[in-house]
Amino acid sequence: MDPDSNPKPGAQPAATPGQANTDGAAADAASTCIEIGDFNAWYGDYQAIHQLSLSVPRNQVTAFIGPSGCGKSTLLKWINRMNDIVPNAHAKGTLTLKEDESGQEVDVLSPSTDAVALRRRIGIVFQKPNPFPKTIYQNVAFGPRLHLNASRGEMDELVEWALKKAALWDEVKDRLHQSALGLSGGQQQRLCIARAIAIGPNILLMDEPCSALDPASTSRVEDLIFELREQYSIVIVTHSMQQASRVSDRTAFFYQGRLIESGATEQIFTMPREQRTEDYVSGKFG
Ligand SMILES: Nc1ncnc2c1ncn2[C@@H]1O[C@H](COP(=O)(O)OP(=O)(O)OP(=O)(O)O)[C@@H](O)[C@H]1O
Repeated sequence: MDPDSNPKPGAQPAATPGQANTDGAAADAASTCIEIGDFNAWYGDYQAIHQLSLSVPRNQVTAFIGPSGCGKSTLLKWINRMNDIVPNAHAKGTLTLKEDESGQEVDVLSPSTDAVALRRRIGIVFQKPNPFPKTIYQNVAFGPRLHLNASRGEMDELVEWALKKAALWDEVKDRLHQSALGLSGGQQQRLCIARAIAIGPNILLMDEPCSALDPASTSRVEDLIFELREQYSIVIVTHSMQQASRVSDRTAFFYQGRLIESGATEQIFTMPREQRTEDYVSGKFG
């Protein structure tokens, strides 16, 4: 299967790499993939996120930046309802998945929303590569086997497609049935990306995906993120200002559970509106 083809239903037209949105305007409704409004989140009595509103644009990379403990991962986890399994975690406000241009919306926080179905649309990649202790092939085929009734040949094609998409195929095509744990850290992280995209999400959430990787592997994953945004809307949490400026189109700066400002990445890094943003991106605190 051609790695540039997209087997997902509701695929979006490709954005041209390099055409970052630098106009500083908020994403308009048609190009928004997730709309967050007056969002508040708690762990027990502790409020981790306060009154946060943000439009996450479609087919772009949005970076969440801010000092440790400011709520970046909490928001990411609410976007695909991972906090469902955290005792005492609760949230209020609106979190709407815009789904596709046909306008079908999903109320992420609604108890009637099926979290498993939601996670098919919103993949997540974590800080530490976490392949299953299975073969490379089985890692990628795991999700599709649960959700799709694919023949052996179709599954082979899907596994090849996802590994090509994650820029890993050439390195693993001769060892597909060997353990994924034998891969390097950078290869394991690309395998986790292949595993996430194999179930056909529209959105990819990445929580510090390069923090456990060496510079060469980081560079490969960053290149991959840049390419993947042609077909996916990507949110990346990162502590690296350089990484945010290299890979993202838009940046949102969080501080003490609040969104301080968001905008085109170039604007946030060169002409932030808020003093706290300027202090953070220039390294005065963090
Ligand atoms: N499971 C949990 N139970 C209780 N408090 C939590 C839990 N997870 C996070 N918190 C608290 O919520 C706040 C926000 O945490 P969160 O992990 O979202 O921050 P972050 O910005 O992602 O931090 P980092 O950059 O260090 O990963 C922190 O004060 C944290 O201690």
